[in-house]
Amino acid sequence: MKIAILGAGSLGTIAGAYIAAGGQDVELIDVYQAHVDALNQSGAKIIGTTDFQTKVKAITPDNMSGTYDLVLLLTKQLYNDSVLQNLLPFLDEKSVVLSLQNGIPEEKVASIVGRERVIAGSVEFGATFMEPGVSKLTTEFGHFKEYAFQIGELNGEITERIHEIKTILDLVGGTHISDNLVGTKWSKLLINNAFSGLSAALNTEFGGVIDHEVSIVSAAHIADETIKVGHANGVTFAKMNTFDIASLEIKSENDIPERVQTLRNFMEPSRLLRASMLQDLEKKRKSEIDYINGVVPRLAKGKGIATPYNDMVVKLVKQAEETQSVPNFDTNIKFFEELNK
Ligand SMILES: NC(=O)C1=CN([C@@H]2O[C@H](COP(=O)(O)OP(=O)(O)OC[C@H]3O[C@@H](n4cnc5c(N)ncnc54)[C@H](OP(=O)(O)O)[C@@H]3O)[C@@H](O)[C@H]2O)C=CC1
Ligand SMILES: CC(C)(CO)C(=O)C(=O)O
Repeated sequence: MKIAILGAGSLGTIAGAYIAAGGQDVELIDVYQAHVDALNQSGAKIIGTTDFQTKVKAITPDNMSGTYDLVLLLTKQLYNDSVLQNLLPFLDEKSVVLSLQNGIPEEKVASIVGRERVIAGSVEFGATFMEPGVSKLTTEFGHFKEYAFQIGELNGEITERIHEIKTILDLVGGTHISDNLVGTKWSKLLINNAFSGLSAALNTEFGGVIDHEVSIVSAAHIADETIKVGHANGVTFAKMNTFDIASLEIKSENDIPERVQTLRNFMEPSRLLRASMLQDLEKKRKSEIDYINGVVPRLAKGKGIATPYNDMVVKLVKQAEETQSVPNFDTNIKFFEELNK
């Protein structure tokens, strides 16, 4: 099987390294020439909660050739139109494109490469790009080896190709098959909205969101808005590991202290994570905010659901994008303090 990692950045370097070390025929494809050169010269190096280095083959997109049987889509959603159009000549009728981006990009991906080629998944570990050839794993290693991915067919069917692709992703970390892919993507979206959104809007690791009373209460509201909008759009949220994430819905003000405590317990092992959106702001780049927190207000339209917390995250992250600066925690926490009153 010929495999492509399309977008070998923070996550793609890690996925590519372990798949290559597992003896698979895999190409790491990235536009960053210095990174591609470093990968070919010294191999892919993974630091952070592990220390691992392995030989890989890396190329830039202009050197793609032949056809790929499996493509792991790990570029940012912002570039899907051009990235996927460029990929089309390298797909045949049996090729599979595995969408692993945060958010819910699957309909868009399917509209370009064809629905029958698309499967999808959620990534349940964190990674930070360090320098050419080097990526940092930020999730505790044992957790990563147990819960790295959930993958599934768009319609939830458990097919042979899903089992086959699971064995490849298992080389990276624990891979689980979902029979409710839409619910899986929304459950990950909820965590991204609450923690990656606030991590970016407040310029802090997830631990910073957990520790401050205002931000953790805001995270509980962001989760609640996401659940209400998801339900209004027919989504059944999938369990995360064994946790029923839809139970975070706030039915009355009295629920808030319990929801806050539940979120604190659930997210404690992830306290070192830094949102990939924050990494984008640090690089003075546009982030995926429109495809993460931005999904909630967009899908709330016409449903009579207010989304002030997600709106605030979108506003603050966009402000940082426009001014090419990183947010200031002390300044931005005050906006959430106002919402909590
Ligand atoms: N990092 C994380 O912890 C997590 C990220 N995700 C999701 O995974 C996806 C990837 O995120 P992440 O790895 O952080 O992103 P990165 O920005 O670190 O990696 C994306 C890579 O794709 C490269 N690239 C850009 N355009 C192209 C192109 N046309 N062809 C090939 N490569 C290209 C980028 O190069 P350049 O930088 O030079 O543009 C970059 O190296 C996102 O959707 C994100 O939401 C999900 C879970 C966790
Ligand atoms: C939550 C996290 C860090 C890892 O799963 C992520 O998805 C992101 O911030 O992009």
